[in-house]
Amino acid sequence: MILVFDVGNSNIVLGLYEGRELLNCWRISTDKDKTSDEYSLMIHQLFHYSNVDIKKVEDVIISSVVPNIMYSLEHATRKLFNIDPLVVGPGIKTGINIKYDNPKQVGADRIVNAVAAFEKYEGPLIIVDFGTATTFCAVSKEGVYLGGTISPGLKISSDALFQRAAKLPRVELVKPGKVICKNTVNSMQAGIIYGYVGLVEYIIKKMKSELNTKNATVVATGGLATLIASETDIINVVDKYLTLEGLIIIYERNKEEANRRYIGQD
Ligand SMILES: Nc1ncnc2c1ncn2[C@@H]1O[C@H](COP(=O)(O)OP(=O)(O)O)[C@@H](O)[C@H]1O
Ligand SMILES: CC(C)(COP(=O)(O)O)[C@@H](O)C(=O)NCCC(=O)O
Ligand SMILES: [K+]
Repeated sequence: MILVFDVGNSNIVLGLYEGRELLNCWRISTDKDKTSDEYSLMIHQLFHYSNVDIKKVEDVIISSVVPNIMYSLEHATRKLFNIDPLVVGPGIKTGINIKYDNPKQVGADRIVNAVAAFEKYEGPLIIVDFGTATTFCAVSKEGVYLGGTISPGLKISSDALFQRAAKLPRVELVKPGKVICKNTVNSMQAGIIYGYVGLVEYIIKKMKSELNTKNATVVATGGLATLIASETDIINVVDKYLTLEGLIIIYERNKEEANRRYIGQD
């Protein structure tokens, strides 16, 4: 079994794969103050709770957009599995050509999503990831990563309203069903969610025009994808496990090197 980690700014998603089959998926919060022992304990408990033998993990691959968590997480995997994890970054074959001014600057999650989306769907593609930030990435018909946009995420946008305006409460991200709202909570929910639908539709429209096509497939992922996708037909597919799948694909493309990384071997 291969264990994959998608480290985002809010959550770490763990996926346990047998070949291309996702057997288990767990979500824990990203906490840069946790030590490697705390992460080890947590992962150990997740395995125990799902009745999975930790010894069955043959290898580990991690993609992260939170650099200062990596020390603890890498140490945790060494302690628990005796494995030096593969980390998506320089030296890893992704099979995707990255057209960014500085390719090292692109968030690993965006590359991993592009790898999975291009393997599963036909290009050109627009990938929208609703995480802490919302990223939009364009992939050409030939599978070249062309770049994209980064917007403040839904949750942090709504948190900013509550933190910065004295009379505005924290609200749950649910749709109020209309935009002429009669109370503060519904007014905020409408402004955030329906306003966000507008943001998504406009960026995708502009991206399609820059791509010179009306036919790009729009794939959405991330914790909050369904909330927005259910309100617009501009999103063609919601693919919940896109990032995890990208990780297992990248693992397969790098496993020869991976086979030599067991601790104690040279
Ligand atoms: N199923 C869900 N329902 C509601 N909120 C969610 C759900 N999953 C994640 N979230 C929230 O959405 C935001 C983005 O989550 P996530 O996609 O995990 O982000 P990241 O990849 O940046 O860690 C976070 O604030 C998270 O708490
Ligand atoms: C844009 C992001 C913050 C999104 O991260 P997430 O919302 O998944 O936590 C991340 O991909 C990142 O830090 N990217 C680096 C900058 C770039 O992609 O250009
Ligand atoms: K993410």
